[in-house]
Amino acid sequence: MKKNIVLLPGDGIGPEIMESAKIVLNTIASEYNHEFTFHEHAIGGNAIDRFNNPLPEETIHACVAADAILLGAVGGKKWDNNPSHLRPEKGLLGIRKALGLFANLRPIKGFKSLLHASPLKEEKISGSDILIIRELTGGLYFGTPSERRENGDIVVDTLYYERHEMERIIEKAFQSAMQRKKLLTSVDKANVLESSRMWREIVDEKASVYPEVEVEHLLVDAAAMKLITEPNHFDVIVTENLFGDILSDEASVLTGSLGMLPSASIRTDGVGLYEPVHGSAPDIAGKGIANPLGMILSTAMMLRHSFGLEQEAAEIEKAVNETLEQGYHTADLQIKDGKLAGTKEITDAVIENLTTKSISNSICNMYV
Ligand SMILES: NC(=O)C1=CN([C@@H]2O[C@H](COP(=O)(O)OP(=O)(O)OC[C@H]3O[C@@H](n4cnc5c(N)ncnc54)[C@H](O)[C@@H]3O)[C@@H](O)[C@H]2O)C=CC1
Ligand SMILES: CC(C)CC(=O)C(=O)O
Ligand SMILES: [Mg+2]
Repeated sequence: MKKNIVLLPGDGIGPEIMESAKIVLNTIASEYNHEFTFHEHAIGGNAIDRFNNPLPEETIHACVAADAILLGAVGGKKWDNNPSHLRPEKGLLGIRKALGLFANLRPIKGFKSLLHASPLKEEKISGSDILIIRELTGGLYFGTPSERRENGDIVVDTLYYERHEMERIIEKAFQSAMQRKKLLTSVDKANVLESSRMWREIVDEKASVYPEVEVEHLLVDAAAMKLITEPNHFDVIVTENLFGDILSDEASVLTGSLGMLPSASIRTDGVGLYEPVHGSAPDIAGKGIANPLGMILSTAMMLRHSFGLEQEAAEIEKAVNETLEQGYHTADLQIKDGKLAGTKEITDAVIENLTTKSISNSICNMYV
């Protein structure tokens, strides 16, 4: 299979973990006889430095023409306080919007060998398997106006949604629930927000179309608590942009580290963008210690969702599982025993497991 993949490494640890993704994909290409061509483009802070634009036209054109896109992460202190049109997030938010990537799928599924890496009790998180579906191109992050007024003493952000934007993400969530355990938790703040009241209405309307799906509504504050106290309760969670952003970072605690989480930013059809859930981690950038597994697992999501390469995706997930079972872990996992590894060492271990075709032939039952 021939595929043109655009790489947007971004800032901070972005380029470090993108290197790991590239090595993994090259290995898959040679093992399975695929031809993956990579084209690297600028986005975020480095794009501001080079082109005075966090999202150059050239990057948008390349993404539109790509078969799939991989993104590392953007941002850092140097750029975070720039005027809003230059903020690197505009680059990331901009590309999501430009490509119409309204659905962000964030699977929260821990590996067995990392159960003890979570600060939560093992018996509580064991077996938890959650798919957070976050609306990605609307809400507070995109609403206008978003500005300071009265000499900077008044601030305005706007939470704006159109019905069709809610309908399409909620529809996607019902479809996902149908393929899973058929429990859909809709998270909102309907006791306060008008937007949440419309959200709830739409969820209830759609529920009649999917009678097999059990639907529950949770207010976001209670949902945040229940994610930690009763993670096994959940199957699919659907929520708007801001809530989904926050809840998914919180849920990463179940897996041992934010560095473990992959995601897919997709639309109903057309190009998808695959990105770890975390940011550019400026505090560890350049040290060679970043956890590349969220990025590597994002490549597996890309192979599965954009190219239909289920077996190749499963091989990557299995190789990650074996690497962890062999005791390799990066510093963020805060594990005392085992083999403390940097980005390169743990990537090498994944590659070794990919190419030796499994020491144990058992299918990774946590991530396949
Ligand atoms: N998708 C993106 O590009 C995102 C970008 N950002 C941007 O990233 C910058 C830093 O934001 P933060 O709030 O610090 O969030 P962050 O997610 O970059 O980091 C939070 C904490 O998690 C750690 N961490 C994150 N990913 C890791 C990995 N792969 N391996 C090991 N440790 C990891 C970091 O070292 C830090 O201690 C900001 O400029 C922010 O705007 C934040 C979130 C998402
Ligand atoms: C610019 C932010 C919305 C990025 C972020 O935190 C995310 O997408 O998870
Ligand atoms: Mg986030």
